[in-house]
Amino acid sequence: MTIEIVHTEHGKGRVRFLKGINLGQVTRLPDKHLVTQATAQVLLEGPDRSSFLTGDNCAVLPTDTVKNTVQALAKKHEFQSIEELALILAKHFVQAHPTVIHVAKVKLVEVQWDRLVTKDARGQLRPHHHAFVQGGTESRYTYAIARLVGNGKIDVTLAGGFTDLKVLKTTQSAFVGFLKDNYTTLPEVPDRLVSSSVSAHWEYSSPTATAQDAAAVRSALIEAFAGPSDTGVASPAVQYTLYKMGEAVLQQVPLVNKIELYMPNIHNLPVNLAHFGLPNIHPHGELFLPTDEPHGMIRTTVQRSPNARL
Ligand SMILES: O=c1[nH]c(=O)c2[nH]c(=O)[nH]c2[nH]1
Repeated sequence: MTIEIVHTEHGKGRVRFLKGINLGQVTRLPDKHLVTQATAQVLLEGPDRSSFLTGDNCAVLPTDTVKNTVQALAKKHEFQSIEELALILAKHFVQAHPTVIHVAKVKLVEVQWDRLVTKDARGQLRPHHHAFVQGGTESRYTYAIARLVGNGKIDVTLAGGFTDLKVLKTTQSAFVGFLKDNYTTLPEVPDRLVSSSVSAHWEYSSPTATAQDAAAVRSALIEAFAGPSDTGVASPAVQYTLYKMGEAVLQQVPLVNKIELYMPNIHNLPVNLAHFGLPNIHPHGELFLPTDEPHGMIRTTVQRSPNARL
């Protein structure tokens, strides 16, 4: 029997850091304090697999060094976004050890600290100088890959995404006309609540993409989900809405080539209160049991056709 290695990688996960800029007492430094908190995962790949095959570690950059490098470069470099730092880190590992590291994959997951808006000493509402509150359940990330492609040239790609963006619509959602068989009990529902915890992962056509592009993707997704603020937009199924959300991103954010979307259908089941003389029947019912176990799973990946113009 012959055995071959198909893939190897090693690195460090859950490397947490918080970088503060302009820190110092209010009296000494009037500039607002800035914070970026993120968790890094770095995975390295190279041609020399002797540590896996023979135990010779001469081509292994210790995972402890990987952790130290993340911390040192986050301290040394001025970066405006996790995108910028991920690119700096990915390029660094390949540039520093081109003979043993051919691919560096860096994922940075941001912990969102929103600046508090409070009254100042004169009673005016203002963004706070140095106090923050943590954002919701959503976590946004960026993923940079640096790859040695020969002659010392490095190819860099950038992707973005988020997980667990919780959304809810209380009407303009239906699910009718579906395929039925002997096991179907679901009634046709012309008007229902729809709720999800959306995850998205997208690829940029250029590593010049910024945090503003990521924000534009998020806005396009949310606007397509919700529709105009007064009328909303009809959803005949999560499937259709998910496609429309992906389409909106490709139409509105030129640097995005391809996007994968996942929307679990978190059911809100009308509670049966007939026993108490309280009719609570869809669509006029008002009390629901939100439940994610089990939940529907709906995914789609959409991309610009190869011959489409940007
Ligand atoms: O939007 C929906 N899509 C489905 O595929 C589905 N299946 C289901 O039971 N409810 C729903 N809702």
